Amino acid sequence: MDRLPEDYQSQMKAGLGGEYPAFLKTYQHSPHRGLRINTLKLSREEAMKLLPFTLEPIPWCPTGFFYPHGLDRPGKHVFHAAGLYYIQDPSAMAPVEALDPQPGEAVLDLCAAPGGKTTQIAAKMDGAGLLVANEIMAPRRKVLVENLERCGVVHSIVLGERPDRLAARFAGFFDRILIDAPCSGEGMFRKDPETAERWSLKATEQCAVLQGDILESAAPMLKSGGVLVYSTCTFNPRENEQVIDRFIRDHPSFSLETVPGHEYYQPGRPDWADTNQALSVTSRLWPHHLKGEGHFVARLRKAPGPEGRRQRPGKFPPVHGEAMKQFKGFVQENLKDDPTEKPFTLFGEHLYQTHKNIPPLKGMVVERAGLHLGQSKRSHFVPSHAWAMTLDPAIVKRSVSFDPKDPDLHRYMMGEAIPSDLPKGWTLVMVDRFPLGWGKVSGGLLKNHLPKWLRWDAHFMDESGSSDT
Ligand SMILES: C[S@@+](CC[C@H](N)C(=O)[O-])C[C@H]1O[C@@H](n2cnc3c(N)ncnc32)[C@H](O)[C@@H]1O
Repeated sequence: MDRLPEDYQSQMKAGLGGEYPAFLKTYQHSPHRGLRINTLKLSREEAMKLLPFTLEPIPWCPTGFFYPHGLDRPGKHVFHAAGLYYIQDPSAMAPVEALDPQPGEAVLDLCAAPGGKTTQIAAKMDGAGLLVANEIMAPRRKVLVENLERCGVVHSIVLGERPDRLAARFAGFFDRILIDAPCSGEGMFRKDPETAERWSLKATEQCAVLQGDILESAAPMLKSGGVLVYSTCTFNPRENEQVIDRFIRDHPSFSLETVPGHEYYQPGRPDWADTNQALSVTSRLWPHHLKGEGHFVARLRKAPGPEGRRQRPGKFPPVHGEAMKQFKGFVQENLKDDPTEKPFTLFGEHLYQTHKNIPPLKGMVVERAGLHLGQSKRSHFVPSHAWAMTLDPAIVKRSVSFDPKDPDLHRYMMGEAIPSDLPKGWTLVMVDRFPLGWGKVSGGLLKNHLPKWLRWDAHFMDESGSSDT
């Protein structure tokens, strides 16, 4: 790290006092690297046996592990493409542990891209309930969708809305809400020095206003008795303790609860926000106290009480008979069992398995209405990559599983066709029995149906690359 902004240094020095030298010293070291096992695909124990990396458990996240970046490159391994894990800053694993989402609940991840925390929530929900992932920035939303697909998430919808517009539709709807707020990113300086170049006191002030507005919009979307977690990857009290202090003063129905895992972290600092002692149960993850880049986490509960008026469930566009016929034909020809569940909806040519009891989404930015099953073309159905990534190999009629080191697998990942004597038709391509995508056998070739943007290229294969994805 070449240079830290001077105002930032003065602020940290004043706030941390005697701890400042230890904090400053962390900038001389490289970031700690972590990955989190995707338990939608395999258990922690299975992962520990299978993954060829040196893994050290992360104390505050049961599915999280440190790995040595100098030795291992899990972001470049084919198991990453298979969604067996998500590469994540170890401290960024804390907010979802604090949220503690449960299967069957309705959960909102309000600021979701690129999806580290969304995929962590999805794993904890284990495919049951509804996960609404919202991301306002379109290019970031695409990455969010890719990550949800890679991790085989079935029960989510992806929206791209302003929080206040969501609030108008989802009043009293969610059991849990995560606000991993846009922030000045002081905890990113080591990993991404450009964040330090963009930093200014004015920017932290602007972030604090935006964070207050986002919290304001989230509050009415939470059910009475529900849990809201607010987190940032910045150290600035203006964006952390002071935002929460203001929010709980303005919203007496919300109270702070001790962050689960608090024992691994340092407490929030009441002295940085009008000495409001309630803030001592918030958590700070400091890079000079643990192996992570840094986070702030607050867990709030809305008091039990009468529920306000909720929107009636909306109706999704129906699926016309021809599209349904094509889809059923595909299922019959290629699967031993139909894993899909109603309701379905059709957006243009695209068929989705969606969810019951969702408020009307008309007029909203809907990036994914549920699990994308595929495209209904004029005469046939083309299955989606997203669906392939969720399929149980046992129900697929034709599949091929490669060893991670098989050169043919690498050719598949590069987008090439592979000579094959398999029977003709759609074929699920796998590594070690974990789906990677579709291929289609015809004329002695397994033709490649891996989406173009997921294919490996020479640049990706160059092991001298300095960072994981
Ligand atoms: C800290 S990042 C989220 C990281 C994500 N939770 C994860 O773990 O991968 C904050 C996100 O908030 C989004 N954002 C920016 N402005 C916003 C706004 N006004 N309302 C809601 N989200 C916003 C950003 O685009 C960004 O993706």
